[in-house]
Amino acid sequence: MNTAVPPASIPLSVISPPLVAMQDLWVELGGRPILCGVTAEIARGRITAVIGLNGSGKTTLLRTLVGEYPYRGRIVFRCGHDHSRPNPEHVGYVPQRLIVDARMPLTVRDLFALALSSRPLFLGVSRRVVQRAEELLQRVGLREILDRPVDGLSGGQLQRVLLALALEPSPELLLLDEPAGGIDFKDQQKFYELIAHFNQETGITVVLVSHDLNMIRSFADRVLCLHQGKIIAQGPPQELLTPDHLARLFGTGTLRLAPVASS
Ligand SMILES: Nc1ncnc2c1ncn2[C@@H]1O[C@H](COP(=O)(O)OP(=O)(O)OP(=O)(O)O)[C@@H](O)[C@H]1O
Repeated sequence: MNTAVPPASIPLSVISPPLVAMQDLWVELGGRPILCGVTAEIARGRITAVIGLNGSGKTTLLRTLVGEYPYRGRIVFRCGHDHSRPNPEHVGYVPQRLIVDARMPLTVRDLFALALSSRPLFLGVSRRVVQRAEELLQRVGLREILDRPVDGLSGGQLQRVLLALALEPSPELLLLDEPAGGIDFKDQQKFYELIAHFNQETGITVVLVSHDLNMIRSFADRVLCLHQGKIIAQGPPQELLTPDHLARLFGTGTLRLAPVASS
């Protein structure tokens, strides 16, 4: 969590150019427009939360940033010296969930081998991969789980393994799609604390999709509100995440976001 948030009246882009700028972004899936003219900025070094009702296009937005969907419009990605389209090398992505076929005896070691090396699994996992996997797991607070079956991990452990995988090779932008969706409150809190720690320690830019307004209020610097494929508001959580404002943005009867805790 970044505490030094500039006043809302000063655009973030004046202080430092955004890491990602989306201009009039259109994405069609199955012949239907899903993102409709999205114009938004992702502030460098900050944690940005994307909120919206089910089906509003949040996952589509993240997958477009990761380069998975074709789009019309512009995405300017100002990473390092390269001002260009998103490059998978610079973007880490943690999906909502990993579906593991219980009939396939996949271990955490295998998962890292598949992700970090082009060598077929039947040739065994190289020492280099094992060492890198251990370093990455250490960063997310997991030790000695390399030989555990992926299918037997708790939801919280699995999300941290996916986070460790997304940290290779040192992305500048980390995209998290409801990263704590299926895990209990304690693990959720720990997961968000870990993200905030990475953000502070390395300055990594984070974009996370979440329905948990309390976590967003605690950990995010900026919020993008998506509704029916359009950005309808963006700004600091303190301004946007009031019950009145949310009701105005999304319409009272249709609001399905978790309630905001009274402070
Ligand atoms: N591959 C696809 N082909 C066709 N339509 C799709 C595809 N992926 C998503 N959609 C549709 O796009 C719309 C937005 O989906 P998306 O998953 O981006 O929403 P979301 O805001 O992430 O929803 P949720 O909060 O439920 O995860 C939905 O109507 C969905 O059915």
